[in-house]
Amino acid sequence: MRAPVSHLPLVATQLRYAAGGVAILHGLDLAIEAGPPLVILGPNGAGKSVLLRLLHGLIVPTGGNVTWSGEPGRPRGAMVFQRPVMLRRSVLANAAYPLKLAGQPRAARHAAAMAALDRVGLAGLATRAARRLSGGEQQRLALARAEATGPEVVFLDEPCASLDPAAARAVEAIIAGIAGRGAKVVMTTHDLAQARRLAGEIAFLHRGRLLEQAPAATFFSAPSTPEAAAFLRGELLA
Ligand SMILES: Nc1ncnc2c1ncn2[C@@H]1O[C@H](COP(=O)(O)OP(=O)(O)OP(=O)(O)O)[C@@H](O)[C@H]1O
Repeated sequence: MRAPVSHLPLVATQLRYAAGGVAILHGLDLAIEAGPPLVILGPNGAGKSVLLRLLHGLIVPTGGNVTWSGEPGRPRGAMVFQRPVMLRRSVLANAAYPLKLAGQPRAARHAAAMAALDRVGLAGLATRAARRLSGGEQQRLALARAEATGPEVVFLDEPCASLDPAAARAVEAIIAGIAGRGAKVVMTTHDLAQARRLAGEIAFLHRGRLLEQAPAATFFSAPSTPEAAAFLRGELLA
């Protein structure tokens, strides 16, 4: 069997973003390779969500560029937001939606969507209206929907921000499973404990600048900037 074509590395070069006359990212360089999850860490307002959206291609930089495997390109990968947006349809229809957009026949897309629901523990709720699910269930459904097409990169923006600890653990287990199938997870969080549990690599952002990109073990044991050290001590809040 031929290996699937890889679009990694994903490289940001001198990435800038400004909105409403305010500079949010100030010329950021970042390279993302295949491997364990990259967690974009930093205090509130550091620019984590904006960076994630730029990397995915959901928004366009005001300066610099993003390339996939050396090619400037169309948006790639799947994105899961902090508060998932559900179609006013069944759980199954939501999970199958990306496959419908991809033109898969109905029987095949329903089988694939059911398999994706099963992996997140929602197969039993397939006929339920998606908008009636709890917050934790909706986030698991959003992950199943993102996974339905087997994307090479899955972007997650604060995926556990509004969840209780049990729901957050369930979502973390799914994220570990996504990484386990070989997809690249790129996620934002300001939750240090979650970053320790999930990250293979950390990109530390502060006030729109990338201060460190390091293996997680290195970052947590020997941060190389005073800002990261202060953040790890719980002292850097913005
Ligand atoms: N479209 C926009 N217009 C104006 N300002 C914006 C816009 N998008 C983001 N910002 C500002 O840019 C800064 C970075 O926002 P961003 O959401 O990326 O931060 P973050 O690191 O994800 O923070 P948090 O952890 O609080 O979610 C914030 O000060 C935010 O208010």
